[in-house]
Amino acid sequence: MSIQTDDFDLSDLPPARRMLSAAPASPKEEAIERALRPKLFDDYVGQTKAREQLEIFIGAANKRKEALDHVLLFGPPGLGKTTLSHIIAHELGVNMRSTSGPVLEKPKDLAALLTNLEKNDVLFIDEIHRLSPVVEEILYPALEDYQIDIMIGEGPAARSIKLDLQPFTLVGATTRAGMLTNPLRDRFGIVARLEFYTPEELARIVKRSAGLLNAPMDAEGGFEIARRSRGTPRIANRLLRRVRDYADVKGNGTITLDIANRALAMLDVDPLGFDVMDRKFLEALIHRFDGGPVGLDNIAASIGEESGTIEDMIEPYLIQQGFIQRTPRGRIATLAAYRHLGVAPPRSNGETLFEE
Ligand SMILES: Nc1ncnc2c1ncn2[C@@H]1O[C@H](COP(=O)(O)OP(=O)(O)OP(=O)(O)O)[C@@H](O)[C@H]1O
Ligand SMILES: [Mg+2]
Repeated sequence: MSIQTDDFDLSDLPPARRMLSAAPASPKEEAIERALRPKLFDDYVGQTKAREQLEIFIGAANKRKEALDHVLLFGPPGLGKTTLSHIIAHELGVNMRSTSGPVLEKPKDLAALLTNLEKNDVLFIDEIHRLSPVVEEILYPALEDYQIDIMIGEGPAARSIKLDLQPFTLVGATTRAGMLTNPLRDRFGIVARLEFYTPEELARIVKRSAGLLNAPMDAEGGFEIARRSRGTPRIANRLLRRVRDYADVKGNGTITLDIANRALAMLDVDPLGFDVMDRKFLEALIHRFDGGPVGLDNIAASIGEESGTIEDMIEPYLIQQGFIQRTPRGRIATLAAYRHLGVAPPRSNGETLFEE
C-alpha cells in the first residue's frame, strides 16, 4: 500500500536531489511551482536585461501583428526559463504548445506539433540541446521559411512534399547553450541569458509566494530565506515551504528570522546557502586534490556524482560567487572556498598562493 503524503518528503529524494537541487523534486513540487509561477511581466522579478529586450520585441511584434522572432533562453535550472516562455506567449496573446527535446523522438512528432500551430503561436521546446539530429533537420526550414518537408509513402513510391506552416515563434530553453549545434543556434533571433538573482530580488519573490501560500512572514525571515537560496527562485520557493512547515510545528506559524535560521540549520543549508553537495564538492577539491586544478570527471568520481549534475547544478553558483574557478587545466578552489571551510590556504615557499 502506498501512502499519499501532502507534499514530498526529503528522505524520498535520491542524494543528488537535496534541498538545494535546482531541479524540481517531484510532480507535486511541479504542481506547486505552476501555482506560484508569475503569468505576466509585471509579476516577473529581476532578469532586467532579458526582460527589457523581450518587452521591446514583443511590443513590436504585437504592433505589426507578426510572429515574434525565435527566442533562445539559457541559464542554470530553476531561474525562470519555463516561466518566461509562458509569459512571452501570454504577452503576445497567443497559445503556447510545450514539448521537450527528449520527447520528440521522430520527425513526425515534431511535424504533428508544427502543423497544428495557429498564426503567431508559441512552440516551447525545453531541453532543446537534446533534440535528435533527424528532428533538428526538419526544424530548420520550419524556423526559416515556415515550411516543412515530409515524406509520404514508402519505398519507390515515397515522395517528399512541402507543407506551409503558420508563422510561429519557437522558444527554446536550455541549461547548456554550448551543446546546441551552430545551425540551430544561428536560427534564434533573440538570445537571452538568465542570471542568478540577487538576495533582494529573491526576497521579493519569497514575499509574493508567502502571500500566495497564506504564510505569515516578517521581512527579516523572508530575507534570510532569500539570502540562502543560491540565487535561484525554485530553491527560494522550496525553502519557503519547508520553513513554513517548521514555523507551523515549532513556532506559532509566523516565519521570523529566528525560525528561518533554525529551520535552515536543520535542513543543512549553511549561512551562505550552500548545502551538503556544495560542501562535499568544495571539501573534495581542497582536501583530496589540494585545491586543484582538477578535471571535472575526477572530482565527479571522487564524490560519486554525475559530472553533468555537477556542471549544471553545483558549479555555476560556486563560480558566480567566486568559490571556484574553471581554468583550462581544471577546477581550482579560491581563497574564499578555503575560508568558508575554515581551512588554511596552501603555502609555497612560505608564502600563500593567494593575495590577502
Ligand atoms: N523571475 C521570477 N519571478 C518570480 N518567480 C519566479 C521567477 N523565475 C522563476 N520563478 C519561480 O521559480 C520556479 C522555477 O522556475 P522555472 O520552472 O521557470 O525555471 P526553469 O528555468 O524553467 O528551470 P529548468 O531549467 O529546471 O526547466 C517557478 O515556479 C516560478 O514560480
Ligand atoms: Mg523549465
